[in-house]
Amino acid sequence: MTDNTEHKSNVDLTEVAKFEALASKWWDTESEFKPLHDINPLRVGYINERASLKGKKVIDVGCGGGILSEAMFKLGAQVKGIDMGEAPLAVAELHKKESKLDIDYERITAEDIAEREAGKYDVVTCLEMLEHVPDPSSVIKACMKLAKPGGHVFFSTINRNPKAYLFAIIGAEYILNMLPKGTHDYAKFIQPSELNNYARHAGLEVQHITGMTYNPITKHYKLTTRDVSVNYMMHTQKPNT
Ligand SMILES: C[S@@+](CC[C@H](N)C(=O)[O-])C[C@H]1O[C@@H](n2cnc3c(N)ncnc32)[C@H](O)[C@@H]1O
Repeated sequence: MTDNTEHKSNVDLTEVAKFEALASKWWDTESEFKPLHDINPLRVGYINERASLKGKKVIDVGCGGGILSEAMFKLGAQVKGIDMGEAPLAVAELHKKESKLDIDYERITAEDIAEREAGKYDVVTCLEMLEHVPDPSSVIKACMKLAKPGGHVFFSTINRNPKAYLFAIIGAEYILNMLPKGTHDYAKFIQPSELNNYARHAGLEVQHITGMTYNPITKHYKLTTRDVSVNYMMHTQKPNT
């Protein structure tokens, strides 16, 4: 069996390649990236409500083509985006230039930049990325390291249970064709209790968790604390001391 993991840097090259192949469509709101565009106002609203982005120094870990990075910049944050995909970053660079936005993108892992820029960020975001890396706990530790004392750290991922398998893989990839087949690997989904443990183990305090639900009839997403059974977001904070 081929091992596509860059062990030292916690990168699964097969996962990164999936996003490289689709990168040119990143800003096409009717493409495979439609779900990310559709959920973006909800997630940036959640982050802004809880961490008040204006004037904050933010790092977006696994930023891809920059959908979240740009939205946070537009709310007044000073944003750096990092990713290991070359093509998604090239798209992010192009799009930021077209939109005349001052965002700094870099191809580097969370772990490596945490060595260089520890304690520099008011807000760290790591959305829809943990389920694509070999060791999510290592990324979570790096996110904690990047945050200033009292800094906010946000994660989002997909729960692991039969309903999540049905909605996120069978529904989204095979029935509704919202995502390419093979986008997600069920085994890499993360239960909220596991994310909670990883965060606490890294030294982060869990502040809040919310589900993000999709109604296939109305085709609308909404945030709800009552249902974290498929997609969910977690707000954590680095202690002040
Ligand atoms: C589903 S996309 C999410 C993009 C963005 N966070 C968003 O939610 O709009 C996942 C991204 O994670 C990136 N990625 C995967 N493994 C990575 C790693 N080890 N380090 C940095 N980025 C990684 C991929 O290249 C891809 O751009």
